[in-house]
Amino acid sequence: MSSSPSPSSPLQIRPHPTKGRGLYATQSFSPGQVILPFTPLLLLPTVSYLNIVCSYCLRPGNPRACSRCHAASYCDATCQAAAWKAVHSRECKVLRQGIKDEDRRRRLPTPTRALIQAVLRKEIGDGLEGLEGHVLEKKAAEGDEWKDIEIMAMAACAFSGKGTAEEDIRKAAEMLCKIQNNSFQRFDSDLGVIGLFLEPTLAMANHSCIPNAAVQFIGRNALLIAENPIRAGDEMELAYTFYTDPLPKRKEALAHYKFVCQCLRCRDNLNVYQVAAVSPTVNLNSQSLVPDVSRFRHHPATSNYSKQSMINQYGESADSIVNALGDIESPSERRKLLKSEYRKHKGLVDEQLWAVMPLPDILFRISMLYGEEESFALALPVACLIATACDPYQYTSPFHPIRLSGLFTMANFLTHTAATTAFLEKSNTPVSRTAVLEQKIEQTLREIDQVSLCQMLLITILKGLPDKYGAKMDLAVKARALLDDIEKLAGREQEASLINEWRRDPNSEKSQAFFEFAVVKPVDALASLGKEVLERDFGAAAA
Ligand SMILES: C[S@@+](CC[C@H](N)C(=O)[O-])C[C@H]1O[C@@H](n2cnc3c(N)ncnc32)[C@H](O)[C@@H]1O
Repeated sequence: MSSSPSPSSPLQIRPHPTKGRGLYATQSFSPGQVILPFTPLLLLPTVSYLNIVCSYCLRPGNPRACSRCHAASYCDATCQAAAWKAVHSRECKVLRQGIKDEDRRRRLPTPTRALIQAVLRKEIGDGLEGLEGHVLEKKAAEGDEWKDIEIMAMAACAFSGKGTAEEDIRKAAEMLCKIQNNSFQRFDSDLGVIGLFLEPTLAMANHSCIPNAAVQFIGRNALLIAENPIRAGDEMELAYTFYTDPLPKRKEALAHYKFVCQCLRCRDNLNVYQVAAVSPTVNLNSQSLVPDVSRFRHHPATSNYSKQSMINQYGESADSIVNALGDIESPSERRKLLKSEYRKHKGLVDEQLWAVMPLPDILFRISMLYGEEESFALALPVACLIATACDPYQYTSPFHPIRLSGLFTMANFLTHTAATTAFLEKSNTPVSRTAVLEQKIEQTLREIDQVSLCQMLLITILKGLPDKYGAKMDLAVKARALLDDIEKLAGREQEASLINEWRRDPNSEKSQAFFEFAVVKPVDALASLGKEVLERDFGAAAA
């Protein structure tokens, strides 16, 4: 393969007894450590994000469209020049010649667009050569899979002007199979899946629903990051799909890769609590929002038969609401749908099985909805519930990006609630005019040093991001900006000194007691109010 890792690389490609080839570590890595950065062979935005992200670096913003084809947008002249040199000079020309209507050009499906780039640029075609595409299986499959591939191949051949003979279409169809089988979804923490990323060495990593590594993106590049402790000789396994989804959904998502996953989660249909209980990263939680690691090891759902069958029962019917919600603009319509979904999963709520999908998704959407409606005193308790009862069981490493992003959501809501509580204290507004639950939340918030809590959450995020590359991540930039604002606040000398001591030596007895007092206890109190908020506004009692 053209881009095989060098002999000094921490990675090696070797045959795997049952999965083709695999990617192996040549040295050890601890959770959260960056294994290697990768630059893409192929990177392009998904069609729905063409006007929102830069077509070269994929950073979200206000990119300007290419004045010739209007089917690519760039954040600045540097990105535009780099893209022009890489592929866009040829792509721009063939798109203008092949599709006269600008709007149709912009709506070209992402795989067709990827294929056009692969046909136009020899380096991309060569890089795809050694990859697995399961061409024969796809040809032989029932249904329209192969027909769709051929149609996209024909379109790409026609638009790229490279010939539409049978042989050209066959080659293009093979390339498309390889693109489909080896691409990553380029994920953005705020927007979701914004593009397609392919790199041939990274594409050698096989799948597991209990992965030991994950891919994160910074601009054009991908970082391979250890999720569990990795030893030299271990196979690197990534999750091709959302690994906490129920088994039937995972099977469906993996079907097009033409294999049946045999990981422990799949083989024994383990639930999220059973996987968390045996995770090698559980102990790292001793200094997290959920420091009692025995709660992971002995969660009732690891042994209680009725809880397990309840989880399986929901798993069989679990549909994702995420897609449906994305299309609904009106907050009141979204609230209606969330209420009905929450009630549908009431069995899980009653058994406190908060980490079972799709409950974490529903809770996340609810907290975002409160945030959008500026009901921060309701959004915050729900975010605290997610950070203590959903995320840690789904993602046991405290450095997992979803855990860190959950902490940022809490910190962000705290900046609003802290300002409101300060205003109420100053103006002495009587709390009696608000509803009983709101009063309780206000009371709890007044008892908490919200600014210190926010500051400590932000410090935890920055400490949890990978060394060297972490500072450039969007989350780091956002967390640092908030932290700088807090550190400028006057009159917090005493708090600042305690926080600095905790920052310097988090393991000392004093620091641990301070963390428990300033972070763990208040977040727990808010999380239990989160359950009351949900019950009142979305549960059976809600109108
Ligand atoms: C992105 S490639 C990974 C590299 C691949 N093993 C190769 O040799 O080219 C994806 C393909 O690898 C194989 N694969 C990945 N994970 C697997 C697993 N857990 N069990 C069996 N096959 C797997 C499947 O053939 C799948 O379509």
